[in-house]
Order: sequence, then C-alpha cells, then structure tokens
Amino acid sequence: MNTTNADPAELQKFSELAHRWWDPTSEFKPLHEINPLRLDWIDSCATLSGKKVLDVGCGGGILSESMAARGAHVTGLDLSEKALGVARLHLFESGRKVDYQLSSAEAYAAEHAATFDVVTCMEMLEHVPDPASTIAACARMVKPGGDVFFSTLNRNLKAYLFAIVGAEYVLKLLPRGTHEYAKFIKPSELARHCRNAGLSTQELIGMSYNPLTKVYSLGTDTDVNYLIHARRPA
Ligand SMILES: C[S@@+](CC[C@H](N)C(=O)[O-])C[C@H]1O[C@@H](n2cnc3c(N)ncnc32)[C@H](O)[C@@H]1O
Repeated sequence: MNTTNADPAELQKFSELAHRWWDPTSEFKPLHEINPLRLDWIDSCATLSGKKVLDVGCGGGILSESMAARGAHVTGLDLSEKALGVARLHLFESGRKVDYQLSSAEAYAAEHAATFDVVTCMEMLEHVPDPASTIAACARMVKPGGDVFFSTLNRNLKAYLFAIVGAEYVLKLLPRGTHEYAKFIKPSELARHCRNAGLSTQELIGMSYNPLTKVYSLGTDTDVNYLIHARRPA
C-alpha cells in the first residue's frame, strides 16, 4: 500500500481556500449544492442512522456533518490541517459530533482494519497520485458486508469540456486549476480498482449539472460526474 499517497500541491490548494469552506456562495458552492443529493443516495443505499462511518478526504466536513445529522457516528479523515481546523470549528456552530483525524486513508487503514460499517470517499480520488491505493485502504477499513461509496470525474472529451472548460473557465463555478484532466478516472477503471480491492460494485450513477436551471440531479448520465456504491462481501 502506498503510504505517501498525497500531492502536496493539491493539499495546499484546499488549505488556502479552507476558511471559505462553509460559505455556500464560495468556491465550495458546488459541494454544498450536490450534498443533499449524495447524502440521500448514500442513506438510501446504506441506512446511515446508528452506523459507524468513515469519510475519507472530508475537507471542511460538509458531507461528514450531514451524515452525523442523519444519526451516523462519523470519523472524518483529511491531510489538510487547515480544512480540518475549519471542520472542527464548524462543529461549535452546528452542535454536531464528528471525530476529525489528520491522516491519509492508507495510514489510518494500517490501524483500523474492518472497523467501519460505511466508508465514503467523495470528490477526492481525482486529487491523489494513486487512487487505487486509496480505494484499497477504504476496502480494508470497511467491515465485511459493509458499504463503500466513491465519487469522481469521468475521463473523456465531454468531462474535459464540462468539468474544466465549463466549470472553471466559462461558468467560473470552480477556481482555475481545481482539476487536472489526466487525474480523471473512467468508471471502468474505478470498478476495476474496487474489484482488485475485493469490493463488488453494486451501483453506478451519474450526476449532472444543468447550466440553464443551475440545478444538479442524479441519473443515468455518467459522462462527467459519477458515484459508485460498492460492497465488501460478508
Ligand atoms: C474536493 S475536496 C472534497 C471534500 C469532501 N470529500 C466533499 O466531497 O465534500 C478534496 C479533499 O481531499 C483532501 N485530500 C487530498 N488528498 C488527500 C489525501 N492524500 N489524503 C487525505 N485527504 C486528501 C483535500 O485536502 C480536500 O479536503
């Protein structure tokens, strides 16, 4: 397993913006807008209430906190100290409970094998040098029979046009340089990494943004953003 699986430039990018994490009009606006959709989907697949959940690459805690609000006992991992600082501070405001830890998935997995009912790793794989290593670490930390969720960006011309040209240059939904095309991951590659890690893919769904209505929705179009639900066999 790759224990140095982090890109310092990526971590710095998120650290520099961390103070704006909970501003719903900031660079993190898309995460705020997609959160209710992914939260409902995860909850419908894995019933979060009462579950022990690990959120890998949790950042400022948008998903972590919302899963805690659904009754999950959430641990959030990230390697950006600043993002975790913001996440911890926000707990005072929200009154929710999340255990935030400064760690990579790989380092945490070394001490927490088969510990969590649910592992989520959203919008993070496209920011690490070796996504297969992160996926293997997530698979190691979920209990047999438990659920793992990943979301990332597909790699094709449409994804390049929508996620980089459209989102970063035309609509300015994200700062320029947020995403690097070469790090995008095809669903077949993600499914293969899951298989190699001993996970079986249960569902693949797409997430689309309509620039006219400015609304995100889940559906069958996996061309740009997509989410995978996988399970570790019991
Ligand atoms: C786009 S943000 C996604 C945040 C959160 N998962 C969400 O979807 O709301 C990516 C996060 O991954 C974190 N990250 C990047 N590389 C990491 C690594 N190797 N280990 C842990 N976290 C990492 C960044 O610091 C950042 O907080």
